[in-house]
Amino acid sequence: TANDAEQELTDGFHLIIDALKLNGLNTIYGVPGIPITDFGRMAQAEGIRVLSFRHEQNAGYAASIAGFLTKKPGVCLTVSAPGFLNGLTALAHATTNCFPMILISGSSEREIVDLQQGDYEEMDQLAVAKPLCKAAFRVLHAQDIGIGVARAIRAAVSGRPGGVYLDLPAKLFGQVMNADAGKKSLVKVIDAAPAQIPAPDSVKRALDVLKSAKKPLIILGKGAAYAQADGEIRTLIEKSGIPFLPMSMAKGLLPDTHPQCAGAARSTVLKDSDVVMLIGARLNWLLSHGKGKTWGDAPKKFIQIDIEPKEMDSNVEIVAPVVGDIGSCVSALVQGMGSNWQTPPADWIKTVQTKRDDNVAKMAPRLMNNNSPMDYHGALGVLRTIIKERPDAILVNEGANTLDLARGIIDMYQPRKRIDVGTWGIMGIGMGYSIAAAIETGKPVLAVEGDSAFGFSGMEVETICRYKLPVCVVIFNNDGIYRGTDVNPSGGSDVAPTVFVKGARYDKMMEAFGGVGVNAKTPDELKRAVNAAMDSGKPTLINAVIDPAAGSESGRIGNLNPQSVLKKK
Ligand SMILES: Cc1ncc(Cc2csc(CCOP(=O)(O)OP(=O)(O)O)c2C)c(N)n1
Ligand SMILES: [Mg+2]
Repeated sequence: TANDAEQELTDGFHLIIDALKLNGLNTIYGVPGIPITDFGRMAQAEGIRVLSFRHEQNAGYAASIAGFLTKKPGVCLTVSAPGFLNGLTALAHATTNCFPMILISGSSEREIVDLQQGDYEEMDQLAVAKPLCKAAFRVLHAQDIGIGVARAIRAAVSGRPGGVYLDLPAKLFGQVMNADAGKKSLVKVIDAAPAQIPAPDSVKRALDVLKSAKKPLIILGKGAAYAQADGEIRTLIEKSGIPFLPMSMAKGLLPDTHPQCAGAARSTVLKDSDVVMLIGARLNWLLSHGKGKTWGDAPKKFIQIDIEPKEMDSNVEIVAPVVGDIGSCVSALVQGMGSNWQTPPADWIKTVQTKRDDNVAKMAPRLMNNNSPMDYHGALGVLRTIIKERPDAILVNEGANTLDLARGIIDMYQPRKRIDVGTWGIMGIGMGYSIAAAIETGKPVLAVEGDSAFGFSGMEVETICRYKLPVCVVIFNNDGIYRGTDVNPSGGSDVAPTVFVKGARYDKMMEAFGGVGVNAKTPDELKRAVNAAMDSGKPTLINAVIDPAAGSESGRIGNLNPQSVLKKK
């Protein structure tokens, strides 16, 4: 009866769960503990997938890449203070990479925090989070939960996506209110990431500049991959006939084997192009800030497509800024190109294709190396073939040599299949990304990990086994960071700071939790083990033995290391 409905109650626990479900957020990545353990149990009981990790940082990385892959904010749930701080690295990473993510942390009551009275895991989390994320909100009253969750979702996905912190003090969960009023307080977010249409004259200006080019280049950034405007982007590239250079996580938007792909001719196209159109790519350190020897000394004009107006002129002058969401901008450009677009001069196309084919040919024999212990090229040659045969698989990649060489050697064929260290070049994303990629897409995951990189999140192999995920981890074990051969110059008993236990057997870790462990000493053993893993879908860890002398310091970015000009003592 109406009277019963009047009396029926709901509470904070249920309102948060209802708000998440109402907005299609059905997965939570987290670590249980006071004050959110029961919340996790209740969310699972209500049909939300609640994945428990061994460290909040990995749960946070999982949530961040879930956002990139789905365009819905990934949700990470942690306890107060230390758990929150562990998740905060991932929230800052999401914000830096423009991935939509919400970090939900339990927290202490305001009255205790503000008087600094020493609560259990006390910290002013909202204040700590604010400078490191896109937006941060705290909810004190149950009737505000609907609005709080709605604001967090909209802030995470609208405009330039990013990380949002949602602070939930412990007492909020137990607060009760009338069920009917509670239901009415919930908000289903309408059009959370509205299309942002570019100004027609900005499109015209961009096309005029592009038309004037003799040596145009299009650079696709991970923003272009995130946009899920794959068809429009393919049309723009193929209709324009312009060579394209995909940044790491944009690989596969068009296949790396596409005739217009200039990935293998990167240095030539950056140096010799005269007009560069950036699509969802920022001119940051990954593109040498658009200046210096990488870009040659011929004058260049930059066109930039980005949803963030403040990105323009960040590093060099942008002569044709196009501000809007990438799908809308690319569609407007294609429309504006009309039906008689002039493709670039044949000699430019030929220059790029010749350079590319030469570089691919030069690399080919090294990929056949059958050495044992393996070198990077021999091992990566095997994985290159496997990804070509299994284009559906998602490739997770981190390390230094393991990352830089894999990026250039393993071709990608589909969008959003390569997920890696991103803008910060952060180590530790491996297992969190692998778990989220498997959960969000249901596809098999191949994680290609440096042995150091793996160490940052290695304990999550238990999580992978616990949820029986189709993840095959290949560790390039060269006994250390960059190499395994450094020695302690002092002659002391400590090993050098960059070397690990010689001949470590990481495969035994996976066996410890019921997964499949393989020690692979040759490319052939590696090939058999990876194919078996991809066929079986069983959690597998392959310890690929790599020559400890094979790597170089910091992979391809050794030049960023400060050097001492003083003579070594
Ligand atoms: C959170 C964080 N801490 C440290 C570092 C610095 C670093 C960059 S690359 C790397 C590991 C390289 O060794 P690995 O064995 O993975 O690869 P390989 O070259 O094939 O031997 C470290 C520690 C970064 N980037 N992020
Ligand atoms: Mg290593």
